[in-house]
Amino acid sequence: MTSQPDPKDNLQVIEALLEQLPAARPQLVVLPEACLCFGAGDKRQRELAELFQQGSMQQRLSELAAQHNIYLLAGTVPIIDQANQQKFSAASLLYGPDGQCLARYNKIHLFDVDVADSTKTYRESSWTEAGQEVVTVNTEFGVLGLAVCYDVRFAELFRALRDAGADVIALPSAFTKVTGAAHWHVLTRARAIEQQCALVAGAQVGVHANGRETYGHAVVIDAWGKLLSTCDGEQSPCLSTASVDLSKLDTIRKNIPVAKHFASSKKVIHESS
Ligand SMILES: O=C(O)CNC(=O)[C@H](CS)NC(=O)CCC(=O)C(=O)O
Repeated sequence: MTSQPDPKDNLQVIEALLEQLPAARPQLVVLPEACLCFGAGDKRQRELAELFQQGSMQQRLSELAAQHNIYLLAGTVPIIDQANQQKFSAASLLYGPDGQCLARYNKIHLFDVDVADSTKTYRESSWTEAGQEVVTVNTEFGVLGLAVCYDVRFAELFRALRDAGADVIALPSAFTKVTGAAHWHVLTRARAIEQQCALVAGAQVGVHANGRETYGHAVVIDAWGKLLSTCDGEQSPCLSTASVDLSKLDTIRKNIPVAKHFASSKKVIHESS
């Protein structure tokens, strides 16, 4: 998606995309990071921010999941907590086929990074409260682990998701065009291979209202690291769909038992003074 500042416009795009879904169920749909509001500045996002389980954006997402009988992962919705009125969480929300909100993950690693693009300095922590909890959730198709965008650079988080039982990882993203071109495909495939989990990433693409440029290339990757489907990074909006055979997980994990080997290995860190 090339999300715009107004949630109404983005919801229209999402509604049209959902009309094109394949028939298979159960089905997981992973929207991009900041799918409902992008490029509007942090003040606008703060205005739009809703209390968890209250508000019209969350209501509409819940209705769409139920209407289409899908698991709908809404990549980061700004969620404000009663106790902290200054900053909002970049919350990934999972709705089940009955419209119930099944999980909330607050983005842990915030993008306080300098990039050689026209935006130059990104300081996500100045408006976002960092999450602290590793979140997994049971679904009909297996255990889903949640991560967001910049989190993909932290292999340790993905190790923790696998330890918590994850079979599939959802990664709503808005990678910059510059860092995406250099790192996106390698990072997403590496995380899937390392943890032997399927990975589904939604992505923002194109030029947004504030001039920011994002990389796109939404991907579906299986637990062997095979790229099953991607958008080409040109077209927007674009649906990248694949059917993932999760019965292969057991064989992959049995044949190359990395999680077991990691747990049983002796690791000593030598410090020389
Ligand atoms: O701010 C918003 O409205 C939505 N959020 C984002 O666009 C976030 C934080 S600025 N972007 C990333 O995490 C890019 C990561 C990235 O590009 C990398 O790791 O290289």
